[in-house]
Amino acid sequence: MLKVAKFGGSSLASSGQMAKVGEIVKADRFRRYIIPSAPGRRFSDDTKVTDLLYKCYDAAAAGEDIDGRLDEIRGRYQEIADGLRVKKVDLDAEFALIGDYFKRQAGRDYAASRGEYLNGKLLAAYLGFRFIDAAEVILFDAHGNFDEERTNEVCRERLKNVEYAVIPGFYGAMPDGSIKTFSRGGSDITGSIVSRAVHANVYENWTDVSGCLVADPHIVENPETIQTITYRELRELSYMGASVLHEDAIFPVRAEGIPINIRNTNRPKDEGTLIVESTVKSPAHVITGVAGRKGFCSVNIDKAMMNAEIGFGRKVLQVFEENGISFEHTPSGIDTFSVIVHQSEFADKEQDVLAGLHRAVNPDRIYLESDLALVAIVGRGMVNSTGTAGRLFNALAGAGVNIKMIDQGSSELNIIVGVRDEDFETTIQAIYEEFVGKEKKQTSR
Ligand SMILES: Nc1ncnc2c1ncn2[C@@H]1O[C@H](COP(=O)(O)OP(=O)(O)O)[C@@H](O)[C@H]1O
Ligand SMILES: N[C@@H](CC(=O)OP(=O)(O)O)C(=O)O
Repeated sequence: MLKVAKFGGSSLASSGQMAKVGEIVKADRFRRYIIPSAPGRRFSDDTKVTDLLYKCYDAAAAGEDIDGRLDEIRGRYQEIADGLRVKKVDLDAEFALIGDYFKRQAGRDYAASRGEYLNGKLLAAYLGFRFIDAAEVILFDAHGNFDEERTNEVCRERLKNVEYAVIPGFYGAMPDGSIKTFSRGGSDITGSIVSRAVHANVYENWTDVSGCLVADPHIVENPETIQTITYRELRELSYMGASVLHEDAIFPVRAEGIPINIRNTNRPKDEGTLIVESTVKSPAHVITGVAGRKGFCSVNIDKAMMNAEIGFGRKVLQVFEENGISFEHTPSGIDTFSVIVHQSEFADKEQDVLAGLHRAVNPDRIYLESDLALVAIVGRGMVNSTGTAGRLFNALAGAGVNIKMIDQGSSELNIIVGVRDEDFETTIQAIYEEFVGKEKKQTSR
């Protein structure tokens, strides 16, 4: 039995939190490879160390004095070292080196990576585990793309004879040795990559909630925990905004069928959520989860008889491609074709796109709708139940929400609705109440 355990920033934000992590790791000798994030928020309006590092680096690049900023960051690590009585890590030397590299403009990725690097050093010293720098075992190619094959080989070989190790999350190295990070929240990806390389039996992902919840706890009060969810369902939810796991963290473990177990560092006895390839366990409700994102807009193109015009869709999408804009959905009718895009990506290029569309397909009319939110209800149970869409529409009508768009995936794993940004929270609450809240009330009667 071999377990890889990733601890998020919330689990490592202070010495008190790190002590809890120590207890969890020591409680199970199979937890052999530990992937830490940088210290996260200790309270709701606190700043993550990763953000402090980015700001510090930007200040250095602007030629400002960074001593005060570096002291603030150092303070976060000093508290952890003092609180845990870790003496083996020379923070003076580490920060002298970091300050020097910042002044020499070693890159924003290098700057951000120091959050995980230093936390990894402290955690390794505290646990008595070997520290292995992620720059040795997580490899990117010369273009900055993750090099899956080499990483697998090198990481497996490096860990072959190391029984217990701490490997910092979030970053790796390019062939010239320069540091490269994944996108934000990317320590989840490191944990998944290491799990695959060492053929772990389970990838534990420890955070500050007791698993993947049916809905975002900032929107729905005390949402139910999902006990078992498939990779595909979770991928849909995390892509649509369920931020508990990075949307790309699924791929490495999925390639080997390794389950992910989301656990709560503050409630280690809770079983959390198990994420698996497939399961015979029926879901607790018709929907497994609901998630969404704001900030989309819709480009609506009207043209009489467009459905008879072969190549219409291709020509429209080519205009978006030529402007470097990716699309999310393309709902269509007989004489209308809409393209849903991220508003932030589209805003700067909107006039170029409109002109391009006129040239490409000569439409009768194009009109834009801004400030849309997309909400996905996801569930493997939907394929076997009738009336799900009807319940969804009734629930939203009852909550006074106007649906601007609907898209059902061909797998029947999800239904996506487009609503106004201002209706986003109400939409999620109404869906939760219809599919989970109401059912819970009925069974508790
Ligand atoms: N559906 C969801 N299930 C669980 N957590 C969610 C969901 N949607 C959003 N979250 C948020 O994700 C947070 C955990 O992710 P993150 O902040 O990245 O943690 P960590 O610091 O452990 O990496 C939770 O505190 C919760 O607020
Ligand atoms: N520290 C990085 C990477 C990460 O994964 O962090 P967390 O586990 O706290 O989401 C970030 O803030 O993006």
